[in-house]
Amino acid sequence: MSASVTVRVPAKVNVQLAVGAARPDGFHDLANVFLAVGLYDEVTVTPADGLSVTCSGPGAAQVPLDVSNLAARAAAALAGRYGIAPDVRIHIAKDIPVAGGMAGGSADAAGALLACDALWSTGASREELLEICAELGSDVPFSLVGGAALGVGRGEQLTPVEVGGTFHWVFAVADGGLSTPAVYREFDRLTEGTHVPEPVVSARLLDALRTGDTGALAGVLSNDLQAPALSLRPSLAHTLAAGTVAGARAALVSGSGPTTAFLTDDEASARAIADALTASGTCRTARIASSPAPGATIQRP
Ligand SMILES: C[C@](O)(CO)[C@H](O)COP(=O)(O)OP(=O)(O)OC[C@H]1O[C@@H](n2ccc(N)nc2=O)[C@H](O)[C@@H]1O
Ligand SMILES: Nc1ncnc2c1ncn2[C@@H]1O[C@H](COP(=O)(O)OP(=O)(O)OP(=O)(O)O)[C@@H](O)[C@H]1O
Repeated sequence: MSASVTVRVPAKVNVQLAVGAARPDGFHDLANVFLAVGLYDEVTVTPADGLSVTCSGPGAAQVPLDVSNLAARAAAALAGRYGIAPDVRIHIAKDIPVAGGMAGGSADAAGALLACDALWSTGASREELLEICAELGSDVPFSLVGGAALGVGRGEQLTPVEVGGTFHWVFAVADGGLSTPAVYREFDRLTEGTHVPEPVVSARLLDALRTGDTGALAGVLSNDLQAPALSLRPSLAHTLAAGTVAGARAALVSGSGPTTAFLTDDEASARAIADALTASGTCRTARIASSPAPGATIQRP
């Protein structure tokens, strides 16, 4: 067996997140337009005695190191399918905000899956890997493929989306996380007794992505989880306002939050808006990143 394999995996922002009514299984049907952004975790797997996880970087203390870690679950799922002993040490070098609505855990799962697949030479097809990803979580298939994609069903059934340019973002990282199930439950509470329409992808949004038009994209960004995230964390309204005052073209909650995302004209304005957000005291830190970014990629030394 060979030495270590390292995989780099991006974070995501949802440029459209249309949420339908709760299904009998508790999940919600979505029209979920994912865009991978250039903030990355790196997952390294090394042959070892038994399965273990270590984590370094910002927020590492919040990441579980037991069998509940999504990267460990990914390794165990692949090993189980191929009758291999999951004897690897998994190290996660974290840079994606933890519990921030940017699919950090999902990224680690996709990274560990691809890394173990290479380490063990399973010969699994892309479809098989995507199937395992979908079993691990709704966001995990997108972390594997990256770029931009429409996710339907619970977000796991992907169709690639064309992107004709580069978009520049600022991400304001909040103190503490928000639980994804709690935000979906709050969506159910806020919409109780109302008609929740079937989620439908926006043709104008797909056009804006295809033409790489920042102004057009700014006008059509939408997130049905923004109201529930704000309901659970009202202070996020101050962060959204601070970024807007600083000149962002658009501001929205990223996925289930509490990270907030700001679309900007170019990298220079992204830097200026990140500085203004940090100085505003309405977030813990602000990061800049551009999109689209590639999906999980094996790093060659
Ligand atoms: C908010 C998003 O990040 C947007 O991309 C995703 O919808 C969440 O994806 P995820 O974190 O991979 O979520 P999963 O691990 O599949 O599910 C966690 C929990 O979120 C809720 N959930 C998730 C996806 C979905 N379509 N409907 C849901 O109601 C369910 O309560 C579920 O038990
Ligand atoms: N490898 C991992 N990295 C981070 N969190 C993990 C990991 N494995 C399990 N978790 C658990 O998952 C929770 C959510 O973490 P994560 O960073 O994936 O949130 P998120 O970005 O809000 O996810 P999403 O956008 O997919 O809803 C954490 O609080 C943690 O307990």
